[in-house]
Formats: sequence, C-alpha cells, structure tokens
Amino acid sequence: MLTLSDLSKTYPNGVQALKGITLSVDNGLFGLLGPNGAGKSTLMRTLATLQEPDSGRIVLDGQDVLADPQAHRLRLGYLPQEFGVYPGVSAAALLDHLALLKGVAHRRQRAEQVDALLHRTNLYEHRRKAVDTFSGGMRRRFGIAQALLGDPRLIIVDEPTAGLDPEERHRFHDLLSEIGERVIVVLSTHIVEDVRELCPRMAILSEGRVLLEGEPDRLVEALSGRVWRKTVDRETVATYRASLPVLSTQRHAGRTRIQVLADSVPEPGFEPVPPDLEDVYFSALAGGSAARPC
Ligand SMILES: Nc1ncnc2c1ncn2[C@@H]1O[C@H](COP(=O)(O)OP(=O)(O)OP(=O)(O)O)[C@@H](O)[C@H]1O
Repeated sequence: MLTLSDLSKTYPNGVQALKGITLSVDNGLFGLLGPNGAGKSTLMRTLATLQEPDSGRIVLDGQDVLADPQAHRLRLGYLPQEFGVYPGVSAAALLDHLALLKGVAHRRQRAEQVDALLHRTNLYEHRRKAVDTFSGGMRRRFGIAQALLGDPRLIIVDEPTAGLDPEERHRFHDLLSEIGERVIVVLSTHIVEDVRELCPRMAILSEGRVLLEGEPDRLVEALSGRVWRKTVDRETVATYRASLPVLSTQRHAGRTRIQVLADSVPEPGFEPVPPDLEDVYFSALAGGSAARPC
C-alpha cells in the first residue's frame, strides 16, 4: 500500500506544482490523469525521490519514503518520460550495467534476470542491438525492462504511451497489465484511453490538486443520464459554450458534435448519450459538477 499525504511543492520560480496531494494506492495499476502542467511529472519525480516535496508524507508498505530515500530506491522501478541511453550499447549490456547499479551484484543472477526481462518485454531477439537505434515502442519496452530490474515493489511510469503507434501501445498495455498483477504501478498520462483500458483506480489531477478519485467505471456511472449530445454548425459552438456546460466538442462529418452535462434535456434537439471516461475527465476539469468522489 502506498499513501501520499498532503504533498506540496513550490518551485523557486513561484509555480505551485503540488497543492496538498493526498492519495491511497493499492496493488495494481493506478492512473493519474491530467492535462499538461497538472503536476503529474512533479508528483512522479517526488515518488521516485528525485526531488523533495516542501511538505507532506509518502509511506510505502509502512515505511516512510522521505525519511530513507535510499532504501526506497531499492524497491522502486521508474520509467521517466524521457530517458537517455549510452550510444552504441546493446540492450543486454545496458540492462546488465543497470542491474549492477541496482545492486544485483551476482553475475549469474544478473544474467538470468536480464534474460528473463528481455523475454518478458519481447526484446530478446534484439538484445544485441544498440538501444539508441530502437524504435519508440522498443525503447519504451526497454524502459519497462530496466524499471523491473531488482524486482521492485513500486513502479512509476510517466506518460508511457506518448508517441506509440496503436500496435505498440496495445503491446505496452498488455505488459503493464501483467506487471500490475503483482506490484503497485502508478501511471501518469494525459490519454484518457490509457486509464480506461488499464486502471481499476484513478485520480484526476489539475493545477496541483486531486479533483476526483475513484474507480473509472463508477465515476462513469455517476454521470449516467446526464450527458447530452447535439450536432451543430461550427459557428454556433461559442454561443453554446457561453450558455451551457459544454464538456467537449468533436468534428463529425464536417459538422460539430457538442456534449453537454445537464440533469435534464438542456434544450430541444439534444439527445442523451451514455457517458464515458472522457466525459468524467472533462466534467472534472470544468469544475466538477460530476465530481462525486468515491
Ligand atoms: N523544474 C521546474 N521549475 C519550475 N517550474 C517547473 C519545473 N518543473 C515543472 N514546473 C512547472 O510546474 C507545473 C507542473 O509541471 P509538471 O511537469 O509536473 O506537470 P505535468 O502534469 O507532468 O505536465 P506535462 O504533461 O506537460 O509534463 C507546470 O506549471 C510546470 O511549468
């Protein structure tokens, strides 16, 4: 169990990136969803003990993370948004090197672990290729392999599917789900689909605060009967936005579909639609009229 209590962080330039974040995270995949600048990466780096919060507490399995960051790092796997690799070094050699840094001192044990991870991430046949020549998807999978070195208890993945093609994204999702069966995985993303497909629990973060937390299915259910759609001309969208709580707009066959949150039909011509997680996300960002945290 991972608990974050009242974490706050203000950068030297005055930006308050975290404003009292409190969350409880169990085994499995936990999705942190939020727009750019919400504070996701700051929170991920804080969880990875790469930077300290100004205040607050992090406890993993009863141990105070900030009191002993070194012990925490041994139980941690981290896949940052961007990671550099030494040019010309093969996947197997780099994993071996990283395993050594992670404290897997015994050569044979290291070789076994590296081989197992290369198989698990479907990179075994590419093990002799330099990681800097890998495609985006292969690089991400390599990132997961290095995050799994040393058998961590907590895995942190920051925006893992950005830039992946659908097939690689799918493959990456399978890998994350499988990992989530045994450990805590905290996944940050601005892609609603990632959370819908992967996470039994989630939180929506914006401007350094948790707006909403819960099970995606239950959060969607809470919007049932309250989402309405109408196809309109593009020029009228601003008028609708000014008078109704518009959740989202979408181009469809040359016209625009708007989705509105309302307890009853907002005006003639709107039809009810089943809510989805995107509606939950936009309603939370819009001020949380749907926000009934569970
Ligand atoms: N090192 C830093 N110094 C100053 N401000 C920072 C620093 N890192 C992040 N910020 C600011 O803190 C806020 C939160 O940024 P953060 O990168 O944590 O958000 P994010 O949700 O991960 O966004 P993105 O998806 O764009 O990475 C932003 O306003 C950002 O400009």
